[in-house]
Formats: sequence, structure tokens, C-alpha cells
Amino acid sequence: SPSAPPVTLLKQQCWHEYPFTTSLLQSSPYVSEADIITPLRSSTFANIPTVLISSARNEATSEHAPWSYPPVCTTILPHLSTQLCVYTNTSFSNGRGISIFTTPSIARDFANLPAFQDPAALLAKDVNTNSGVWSAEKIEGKGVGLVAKRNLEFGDRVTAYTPALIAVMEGELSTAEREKYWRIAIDQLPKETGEMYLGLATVFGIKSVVVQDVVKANSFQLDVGGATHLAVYPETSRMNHACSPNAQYNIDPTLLTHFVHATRPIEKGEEITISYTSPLDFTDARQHHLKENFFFTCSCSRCNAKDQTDKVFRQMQIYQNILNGWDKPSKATPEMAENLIDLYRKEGLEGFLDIPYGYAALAYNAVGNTKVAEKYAHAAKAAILMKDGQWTNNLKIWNKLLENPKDHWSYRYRVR
Ligand SMILES: C[S@@+](CC[C@H](N)C(=O)[O-])C[C@H]1O[C@@H](n2cnc3c(N)ncnc32)[C@H](O)[C@@H]1O
Repeated sequence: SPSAPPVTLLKQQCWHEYPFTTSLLQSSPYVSEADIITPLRSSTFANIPTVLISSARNEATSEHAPWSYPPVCTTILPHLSTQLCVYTNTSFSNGRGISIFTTPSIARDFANLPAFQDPAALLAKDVNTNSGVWSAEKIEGKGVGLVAKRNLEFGDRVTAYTPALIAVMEGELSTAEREKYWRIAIDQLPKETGEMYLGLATVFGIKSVVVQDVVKANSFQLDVGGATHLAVYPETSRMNHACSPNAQYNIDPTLLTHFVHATRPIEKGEEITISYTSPLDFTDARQHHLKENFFFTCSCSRCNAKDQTDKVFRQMQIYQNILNGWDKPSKATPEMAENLIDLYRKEGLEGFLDIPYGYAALAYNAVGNTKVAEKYAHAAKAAILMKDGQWTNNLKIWNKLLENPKDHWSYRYRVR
């Protein structure tokens, strides 16, 4: 009979936890209100090592390949024990260009990615091509947002873009120093890309630190070379937040590309939204996160129906706890997993269905119904691909079950 180590196995797999570790729209720690109140003074530079800026506008030479200019670097920073430099490739993706502020060693990691090594890889996936399904328009109370130009179905692609700027997270430079480097990064970009960047929304509207202000309002987290970077995708950045978003995003780190897909039918003229915070949280926590990090008060349908939303969320947690418990006897049933799926749908959480689909796959397998278990394992995989992309380990969990559901630890576990 199959071995049954479910509790520890689930813990190791942590699959029930991953909604809380999704890479969210990232609020940058840079630029604080203090920067507005206290004008930047020369004393800000007091403890900063002398900056070695080479002439940034030299002719491109193979000496710096794949970078179009000689890297512009700080001195070795004490805590990082390395320099940080601006690297720009102006011909990246058919002349869209890209600038990266990172360490020399991580810059080499970037340069080795398929995004740089294999331009056909971006073309093959139609990256940086206008999908024609959205337009950027003014939305009452939200600034600019993306609106559907035609009806969209589940799974339709909305956007796929590479960033204009990627900057490593560090706490060593002062706001003024950082701005100096990041400004070079933007100035070295092709004109159109640089202008698009500088036209994006800001949080504080402070001209002297505009490059960081744009990052504050618009960056996504991207992990490369073992370090967290902030990335700004100008077109995608126009997408506003909703706690029941109709689109879901994932970032492919090998292509540096941010993909967005529709998670339910979207009508022509409807706003296309993603979630900036975990929608699997109580309303106060979501509101707090949005206010603290993105400086707006969310008035989406779920926030406006706080009592109802929180009541449903509580019920979802109860179901999930039962379905995730593998002690016997158990109250978990396939019907409970079906109810959980319904609640996710009713709350407009179609982009997060990988979780209840996963519970359903296990709940059906646990009573020996391998056919329906397989159906839900496939559905969980499709949802994971949309939410976490193809590189996530979470796919392996369901591939394992699909190899042979009868050999899986969960098979008939609750009827034995
Ligand atoms: C990434 S930008 C989104 C695009 C932005 N609306 C623009 O005009 O470019 C994030 C900013 O948009 C605004 N925003 C996003 N979602 C919103 C919402 N649901 N309600 C109000 N403002 C929102 C906030 O000012 C937030 O800091």
C-alpha cells in the first residue's frame, strides 16, 4: 500500500502557503516623506564615497558588450563589498532598450539570460508587442488605467513587456546619490522608452527625485542573481488595483518579462485590473497594505462590502484548514472542496483558483476518485502557470500526482 507521510510532506511542499509568497507589486523603500519636507542638501552626500563616473556617452565598443556604454559605477560600497553600476543596452528587444543598476557580477548574470543571449526568445513570445486588446485611459479617481478594447476570455493575453529599468534593492546610497545613478540609467535609454518612464505616475510628485518616485509607485519585484531587484514595466504599470482582479500576472525571470492574462471574461470597455496585495486577506489588512505602500484608499467592490467579504474569507479559511488537515477522522470531503471553489469564484478570485483546485485534487484522490482528482490537478496547473509562471516548483506537486494518482500518498487516504 502507498506510504502516507501527509502532514510533514505537505509542510515540506508548502503548497498551501504559496498564495502568501507571491511576488506582489512591490512598494519601494526609497523616497520618503522626509525627502519632501527636507529639501535635499549637500550634507546628504557627507558619508558617500567619491563617485567615479566615466563618460557615459562614449561610442559603444565591444569592450563593454552587451552594454552600449561603459558602465557608470559607484566606488566599492562598504556593506555590499562591491560597486553598483548602471548598465544600459539600447538595442535590447528591437531598440526598446533596458537599463540595469546592479553589481558587476549580477550584471554578468543578466547578460547570460536568454533575454539577452537569444533575442528570438522574446520575439517568439510576442514580447513588447502591443496585443491590441487594451488602451490606457483616464479612470475616475484612479489616474490612468487600462481598459479592454474588445471582449476577453479566460486565458487571453493582455500584456507582455520587459522593464525599462531594473535596480537592485540596497540601503547604502542616499536618496540623492541613488537618484544620480538611476537618472543616468533613464537618460541612457532610447528616447521613447525614457520618456514613457518619466511619464508614469509618481507617489510624491517631487521633481528632484522623480526616477525614484516613479519606482515607488510602479515597481515589481524581480529576483536575479540571488538578489532582489525592483523593475518598472512602463505599459503594464498603468494597470490599477482591485481586490477581485480580472487579470493575473507572472514574471518570467529568464526573459525578464511580465505577462498578464485575463482570469475571467472581460467586456469591451471594462477596466483591466490586477491585485497589488494578497486578496486572500481580511479587508483591513488589504486596505492597510495599499494605504501604507501605494498611498490610496481602495474602494473596490470587495472593500466596499467589507462585512460580507470578511465573512466569506473566514469561511474560506475554515474550509481550507479542514481540507489541509490529514489527521483522522477528518471532516474534509470533495463537496467541501467544491464549495471552496464556489466561494473563490463568488469573491471574484478566479486568478487564485490554483489553491481550491489543489485542495479538490487531493480531496477527490483521498476518496479514490482519480478521474476527478486528475481533472482538478490539471486545472491547478493551468492556474499556477498563469499566476506563478513556468519556473515555479508548485507545478511539480501536481505533475507528481498526475504521474499516477494511485501511487500518490493521498490516494484513498481518507477512506482507509
Ligand atoms: C502602478 S500605478 C497604476 C497606474 C496609475 N493609475 C497611473 O495613473 O499611471 C499605481 C497607482 O495608481 C493608483 N491606483 C491604483 N489602483 C487604484 C485604485 N483601485 N483606486 C485608486 N487609485 C488606484 C494609485 O495612485 C497607485 O499609487
